[in-house]
Amino acid sequence: MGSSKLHQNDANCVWVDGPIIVGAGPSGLATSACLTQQGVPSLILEKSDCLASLWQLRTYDRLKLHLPKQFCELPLLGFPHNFPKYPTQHQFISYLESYAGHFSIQPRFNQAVQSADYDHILGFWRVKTQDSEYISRWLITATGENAEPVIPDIPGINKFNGSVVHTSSYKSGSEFKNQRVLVIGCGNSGMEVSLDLCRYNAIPHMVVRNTVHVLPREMFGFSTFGIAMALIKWFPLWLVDKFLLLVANFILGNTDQVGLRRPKTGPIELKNVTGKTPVLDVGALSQIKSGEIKVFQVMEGVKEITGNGAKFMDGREKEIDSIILATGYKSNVPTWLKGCDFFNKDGMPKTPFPNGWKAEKGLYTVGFTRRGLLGTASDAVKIARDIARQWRPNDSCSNSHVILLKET
Ligand SMILES: Cc1cc2nc3c(=O)[nH]c(=O)nc-3n(C[C@H](O)[C@H](O)[C@H](O)COP(=O)(O)OP(=O)(O)OC[C@H]3O[C@@H](n4cnc5c(N)ncnc54)[C@H](O)[C@@H]3O)c2cc1C
Ligand SMILES: NC(=O)C1=CN([C@@H]2O[C@H](COP(=O)(O)OP(=O)(O)OC[C@H]3O[C@@H](n4cnc5c(N)ncnc54)[C@H](OP(=O)(O)O)[C@@H]3O)[C@@H](O)[C@H]2O)C=CC1
Ligand SMILES: O=C(O)C(=O)Cc1c[nH]c2ccccc12
Repeated sequence: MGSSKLHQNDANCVWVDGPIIVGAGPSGLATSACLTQQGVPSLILEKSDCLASLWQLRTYDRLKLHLPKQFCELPLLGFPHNFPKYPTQHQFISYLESYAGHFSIQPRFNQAVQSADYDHILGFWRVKTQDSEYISRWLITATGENAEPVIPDIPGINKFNGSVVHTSSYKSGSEFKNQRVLVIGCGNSGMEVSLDLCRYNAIPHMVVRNTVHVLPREMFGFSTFGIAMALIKWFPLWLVDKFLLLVANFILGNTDQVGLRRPKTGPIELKNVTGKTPVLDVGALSQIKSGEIKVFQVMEGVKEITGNGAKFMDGREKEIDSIILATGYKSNVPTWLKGCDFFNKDGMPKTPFPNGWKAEKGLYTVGFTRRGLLGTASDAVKIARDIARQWRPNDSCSNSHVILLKET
């Protein structure tokens, strides 16, 4: 059974046998499943009313995984064999639903964790949601690197007459037909949304304020990511990056010429060091080359938004109808995890991969490796093994704990 026994002494105070996991995304589900396999129950607290809320509520219709399926599987249960190489978001969600079903994982939905504190006197984590306080020896943060949208404070944006949406609220280009759309940001979201807009006859203008690596999703029929992972086992990172860039330039041409300058650091090294994901191109680049997607390469980006347009840092101006913020995401850990210096101010573990999964006093983190779902799988397995070593079911919960911790 995935679910933990709960001991509720009154409406507000719940003792949890086994760890409390915050977040029912892929990371929370994977960790709960691995714990179950080790015979350890757990409880997932999820703020929304469904699992994998990022995938169910905050992604656009056309989204597919951009890494091949074998790099996106959770531990213990793979994708169904009939899934394509790059599953759609709907297939990924259905996989996650059956994964949760298979391991009998039943998250407590509509439980937004507002604070988690370590009680030094009792040696337990006290986790508060709007309804209850949950108490356990172990706390696992699984709220994700993409918990909240990054909304830049651009002067004048509140006075803009058209619509302004972040990519997390964008579904499709159908609402933007024949509009001039300013897409701010050129990561995977900015590129894919711009491509989607083209398919609905909108006119995307993509703002590029920085350097960016664009790689083809595949090289000679093999996924670029898979090639990189295979080469890394044998060659130094700098050589793998050199190879990827050589082939990328051969396939895509010099992206500098269309306003997409490459960073000095190679794509995989940059991802590992800063977390900045290279764009894995699924067609946007050819739309850029043909002029369907217009690139505004401007150092420091947009200076100001007016009622019907944008002014750029280099003095240029452009009339536009709508704005899409493809400005990325951030962790929300600092807003709820209290009195803990394991995370930096951006809500990422200070200890780098592969050692960032374990903090102290029974605190763990899953899915903060900047290595996508592969990183999630690796963290989940390690956390479950570590907690299983400490788990003694017979003294998991004595009534005295419940009485001791009676809510004030
Ligand atoms: C558009 C997009 C596409 C991606 N595609 C890929 C891909 O192809 N391959 C890949 O490897 N990675 C991909 N990623 C990276 C992505 O982060 C992972 O795929 C995955 O979703 C991470 O899982 P997670 O469980 O760590 O975080 P999330 O999926 O973000 O799940 C976190 C959960 O925690 C909940 N939560 C947050 N705060 C609280 C709180 N205070 N209290 C309670 N619950 C809370 C959220 O509601 C959410 O359900 C993509 C990311 C995005 C944005
Ligand atoms: N198909 C798939 O699987 C997809 C996967 N993803 C994944 O989701 C994650 C998030 O991607 P994404 O949403 O693209 O976010 P990213 O963080 O990757 O990109 C954000 C972009 O916005 C720019 N930006 C941020 N603030 C401003 C500003 N004020 N003015 C101008 N530009 C700004 C950044 O520029 P700068 O570099 O200067 O900071 C960057 O180009 C990534 O891991 C990505 O791989 C996303 C979409 C599809
Ligand atoms: O899709 C993402 O956001 C990921 O983090 C997946 C990922 C992990 N490592 C990478 C290296 C290159 C491109 C994508 C990824």
